[in-house]
Amino acid sequence: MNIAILGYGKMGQNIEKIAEKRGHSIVLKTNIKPNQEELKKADIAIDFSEPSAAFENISLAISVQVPVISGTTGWLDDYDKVVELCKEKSGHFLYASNFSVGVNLFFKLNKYFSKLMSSVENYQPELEETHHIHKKDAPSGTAISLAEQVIKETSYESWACPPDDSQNNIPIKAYREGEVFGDHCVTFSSEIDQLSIKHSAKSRQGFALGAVMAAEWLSKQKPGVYQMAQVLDDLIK
Ligand SMILES: NC(=O)C1=CN([C@@H]2O[C@H](COP(=O)(O)OP(=O)(O)OC[C@H]3O[C@@H](n4cnc5c(N)ncnc54)[C@H](OP(=O)(O)O)[C@@H]3O)[C@@H](O)[C@H]2O)C=CC1
Ligand SMILES: O=C(O)C1=N[C@H](C(=O)O)C[C@H](O)C1
Repeated sequence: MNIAILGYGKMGQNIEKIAEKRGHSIVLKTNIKPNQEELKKADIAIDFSEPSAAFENISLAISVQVPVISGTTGWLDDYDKVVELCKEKSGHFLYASNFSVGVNLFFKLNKYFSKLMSSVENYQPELEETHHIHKKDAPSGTAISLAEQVIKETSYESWACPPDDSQNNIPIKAYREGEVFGDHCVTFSSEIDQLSIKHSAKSRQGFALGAVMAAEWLSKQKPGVYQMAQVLDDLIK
């Protein structure tokens, strides 16, 4: 496939290497709003830019009929507008807060874990995430996805970062340390004990490989808005 990389930072550069190893060509890589004519030459666009740029990049790709996947976090207030645009233009779109296969298995585990823990009384959930000091958003997109899963399986209605400590919110503690690639931990605690599940990324390779696999998968689908869970279900069939 001919791929346009929208956001040629840490993730964009990892994606380029993996995409080329898998036989794809990079026809555009940019750190600014893509040029429309250059973007049109791509079979698919992969956006790993920044919170303030993602919505515009994704919308542009959909408008010029280029299927697009995005891993950029921190822009989801505009997600519903992208879904609408995608319907209107019969586009292809897939967003994932985390593209690594390991984290997507962790999401499946978290769903089961949360359901199990909500079936017994007196356990309170808490999330922790740690990332490198360059990260622009907090909490991480992955932590938000995990919290949303816990909310679906429990009586909690929302999440919040300290110092907000209201009883109905699941606390998400976000730490920024050195060059940490991404650690996420979900804990349920009672006065008696606590149970945790944790995922730690050892590099960016898993995120980048998952993104390229998702791009390959999306290019074979009919128009629509898709989730990484659907890619994973096809991969582990
Ligand atoms: N879903 C997933 O699996 C993962 C998601 N992420 C997310 O991906 C995003 C990028 O992460 P990362 O690569 O580490 O960040 P980087 O800061 O290393 O890269 C972002 C790049 O986007 C560029 N950029 C800025 N504005 C635009 C624009 N308008 N159009 C295109 N590119 C632009 C920046 O250029 P400049 O520096 O010149 O401003 C920078 O090179 C973050 O939101 C992060 O949370 C990260 C890892 C995995
Ligand atoms: O910024 C990062 O690095 C990461 N961002 C994503 C997120 O916000 O969840 C995914 C991964 O944890 C790395």
